[in-house]
Amino acid sequence: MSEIDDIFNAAYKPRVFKRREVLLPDYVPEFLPHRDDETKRVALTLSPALRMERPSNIFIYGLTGTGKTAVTKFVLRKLEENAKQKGIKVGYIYANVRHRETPYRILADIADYFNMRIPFTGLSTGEVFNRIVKKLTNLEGVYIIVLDEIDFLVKKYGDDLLYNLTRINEQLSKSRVSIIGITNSVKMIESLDPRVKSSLSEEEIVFSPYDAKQLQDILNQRAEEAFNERALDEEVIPLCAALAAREHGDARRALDLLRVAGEIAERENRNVVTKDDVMKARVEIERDRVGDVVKTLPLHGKLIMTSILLATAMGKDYATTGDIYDNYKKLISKLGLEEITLRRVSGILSELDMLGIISGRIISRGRYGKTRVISLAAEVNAIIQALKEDPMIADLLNEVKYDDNRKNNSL
Ligand SMILES: Nc1ncnc2c1ncn2[C@@H]1O[C@H](COP(=O)(O)OP(=O)(O)OP(=O)(O)O)[C@@H](O)[C@H]1O
Repeated sequence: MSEIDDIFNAAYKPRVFKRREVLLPDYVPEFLPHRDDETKRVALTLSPALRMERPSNIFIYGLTGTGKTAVTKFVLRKLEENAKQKGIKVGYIYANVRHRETPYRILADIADYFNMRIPFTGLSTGEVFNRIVKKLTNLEGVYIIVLDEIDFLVKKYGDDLLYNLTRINEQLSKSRVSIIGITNSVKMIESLDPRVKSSLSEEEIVFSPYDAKQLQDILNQRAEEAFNERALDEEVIPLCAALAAREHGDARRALDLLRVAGEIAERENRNVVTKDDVMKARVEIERDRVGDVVKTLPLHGKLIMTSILLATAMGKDYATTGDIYDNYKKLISKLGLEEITLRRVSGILSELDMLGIISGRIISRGRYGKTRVISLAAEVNAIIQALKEDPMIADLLNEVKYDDNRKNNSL
């Protein structure tokens, strides 16, 4: 039988998985362990909708994988069910701002919910907004708009859309609109216009990270639905939980580790997932994460990443921003390109820092004063592999002798 047939047969009859999809990030379970208080607070805040009153806007923040999206969607589904039973018109629109990218697309999603036809391009954002307002003036009901990962919107486009949405009720008579803003960046909140900040934060809910024990409970509950009986070695769940607890208590990371470990066992035609599979999963996930970030960098981002590799090659712990900029200028002149400003370079460095690929800190150099230094925060080989997919960068990288195993354990 061909290898392809083997793959399809394995997909048809999985060995370890009963329902793999239960481990995917967008699956919302019927019960969310250790999020009782947060679930109740969101439910309580939204409950006036059942009396046709406008619920307070909610601002939810917490680190990644702390259940913000899961809790919000869970409560909204219940709210919608309850409203339906009572014959009250309550609806919600969920937009992941990172995926929808522009204010226009976010508004188009909202318009879509109200069955309005909005062309893919061609109208101004203001025009789409006005059409939504017009539509809503003729409707009854309470509508809750969830804007997830709003930091991506605010960073790129400012807070105009948030401002307009939080003011929308002033133009409506029969319908009411509430906003739920979700973010994992506390820094972003500081950058908001104070008026937007105060209207969004009528209710503020902070989601704290999970500890290893809590992550184990979450994994146990999901594993029961996702895996066949006795498909997991005893140490598998505690290990996934312990690794993810070190990564700021991220349930998404814990579930990813468990799912990828299962996929590795499945690929190797085994009936049991082991601790080794979890360790391999950790390397695979890290490689994918770094790969996704690095491959999508603009050319100058890749050149800066290459400059960092050059500056930290041969086991150096860190490089100064000056060294990095010097290397970058050499690469640019070699390629005959025009350099970007130091300010743009700093911007790219901050972005890479935020994405966890590098880590910057200020050190004191005695009488030379203070300087910003950069070290790698992700696995070197994963970075090199991703960069090499760009032929222009691959040529440059052939000159880097990177001999560093320490970063391979950076998780
Ligand atoms: N208490 C919980 N019980 C069960 N599953 C959970 C719990 N908290 C989070 N999860 C699961 O972990 C994953 C990540 O959760 P979620 O997407 O809600 O995190 P988030 O805080 O919104 O993260 P991000 O800021 O990265 O979007 C999802 O699969 C979710 O179902």
